[in-house]
Amino acid sequence: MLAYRIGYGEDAHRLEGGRELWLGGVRVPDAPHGAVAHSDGDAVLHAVADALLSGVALGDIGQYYPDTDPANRGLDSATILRRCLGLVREAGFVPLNVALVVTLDRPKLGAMRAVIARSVADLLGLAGSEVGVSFKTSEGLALSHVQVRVTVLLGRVDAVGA
Ligand SMILES: Nc1ccn([C@@H]2O[C@H](COP(=O)(O)O)[C@@H](O)[C@H]2O)c(=O)n1
Ligand SMILES: C[C@@]1(CO)OP(=O)(O)OP(=O)(O)OC[C@H]1O
Repeated sequence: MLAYRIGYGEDAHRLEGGRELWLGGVRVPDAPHGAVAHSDGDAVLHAVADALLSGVALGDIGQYYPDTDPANRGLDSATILRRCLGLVREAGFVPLNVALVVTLDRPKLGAMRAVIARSVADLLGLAGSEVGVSFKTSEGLALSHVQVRVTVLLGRVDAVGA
């Protein structure tokens, strides 16, 4: 059986004024808009959770948290991520490092890179240096839109000794 797996996840949300913007478990202060979503709309945590699930071929978060279920309204996305991490561990794997890219035109997020990396790392039991965070604009092509893409490397527990 392979000792390593790669997982990949994506998420996108429309942005609207008067809403909070959450990315990686961190609220972005003074954001001009936030995600329209059933949950808290944290596109980073959704994409990380989907990346974890994909690495062990366990589907996607919509299967575990359908957006048609009123019980999931306003859901804290950290809850979603913790459950997905548990499923990955039950499958015998742990995350080793994460690379994520947030595409968002505004606000600028460079000053938040370390705090977002730390927050995601804490949720996954990783060091901050094991979570790479990149920011891109859409060059004005998608002003009211946030997009996140994530890759994760998973290691089999009995092979990596985690
Ligand atoms: N919300 C964002 C988007 C981008 N950045 C930083 O801006 C630089 C240029 O981005 P391009 O998409 O024009 O290549 C880059 O260094 C990003 O880190 C940002 O801070 N916040
Ligand atoms: C998280 C869930 C469920 O609350 O809803 P949203 O917050 O709308 O997020 P999305 O990434 O579109 O899909 C997953 C959903 O099942």
